[in-house]
Amino acid sequence: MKIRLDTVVKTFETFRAVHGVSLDIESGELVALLGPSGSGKTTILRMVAGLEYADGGAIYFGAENATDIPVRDRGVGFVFQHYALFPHMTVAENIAFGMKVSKVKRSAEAIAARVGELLDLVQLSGLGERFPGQISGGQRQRVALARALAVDPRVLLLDEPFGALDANVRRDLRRWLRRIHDELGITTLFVTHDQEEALDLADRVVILDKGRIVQEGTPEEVCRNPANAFVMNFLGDANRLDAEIRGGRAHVQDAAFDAAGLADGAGQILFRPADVTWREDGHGIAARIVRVIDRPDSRRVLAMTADGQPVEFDTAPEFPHRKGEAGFLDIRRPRVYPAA
Ligand SMILES: Nc1ncnc2c1ncn2[C@@H]1O[C@H](COP(=O)(O)OP(=O)(O)OP(=O)(O)O)[C@@H](O)[C@H]1O
Repeated sequence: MKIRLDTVVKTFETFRAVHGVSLDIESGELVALLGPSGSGKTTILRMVAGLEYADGGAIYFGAENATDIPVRDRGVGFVFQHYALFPHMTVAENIAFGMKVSKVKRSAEAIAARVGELLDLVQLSGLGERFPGQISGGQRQRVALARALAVDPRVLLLDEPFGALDANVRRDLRRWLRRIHDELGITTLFVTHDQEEALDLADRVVILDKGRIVQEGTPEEVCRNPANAFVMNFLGDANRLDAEIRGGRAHVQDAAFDAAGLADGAGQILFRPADVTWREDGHGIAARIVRVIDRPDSRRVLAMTADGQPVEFDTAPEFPHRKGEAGFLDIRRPRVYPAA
């Protein structure tokens, strides 16, 4: 089922949470809505679900305007971070619940068979008779997904489904979710504020800031070509240095970087901590080491440029330089933007 948002607007009293968002989600695609807290992700998801009304624009399910489709007829499955399972029902009963209350009547045998299939799919066979209190948080979210899938949704909406779980469990679950998506091919919209999760899971990432889409693209596109400083910062650790743009070059001290197409004036360069080499031959931006932090597989170096701007970079664990030493920062893959 293809979903299309056409200049969707949502205002809560006087506060505009979503400003004219347009977005196509192709049939079978897994799209992540990624943005900081308050950027409007959940509001967009709730509008797609029909739990919230847009007060401008329209949402289409295929060719049909979804405004006219009541929530229960949208064929939408949800998993929310806090969408708790019914604690007094077993895992199997939780999964069966939607099928029992559905308009589509199924026999008890058909429901039991479907529950068995879903337990297999979410790799929880054998746990059907447990209660939610007797399984782990990660297992509970897998049950929540099985429950959402039980009624054969046309669209799956996931709002930070792994948000409450610890990092290792999250990583396992997102790999697992991606496998399930590849198997079932249900059009899926996934909300997260975790960039790694979005990049790991999604076919396409839609980055939101203050109720607007600031960039959308494949993980490769948004990582390799961030549209602005906000996206560059949001997607990962980034250093930022003031620069002056003159004649298509961005100047920082004696170093200059390509800034083709940008107007002369105040600018900024952003770059990742992995894209810096420490040199002693005068090539790059003059700096001094302030601190060296050891990590299991690398060293993080905190430096200060000669004009007092902080820079952090990553080196091999064997990096021999120490606090107080002077040298030069040789920067690869800098992104140049106009000053904010
Ligand atoms: N029912 C409501 N009434 C008033 N304001 C609301 C309501 N729901 C959301 N908002 C506001 O709309 C903005 C967007 O909220 P939303 O929950 O969509 O953001 P989000 O990106 O999902 O954030 P988070 O990651 O924190 O869940 C926020 O500023 C929020 O305070």
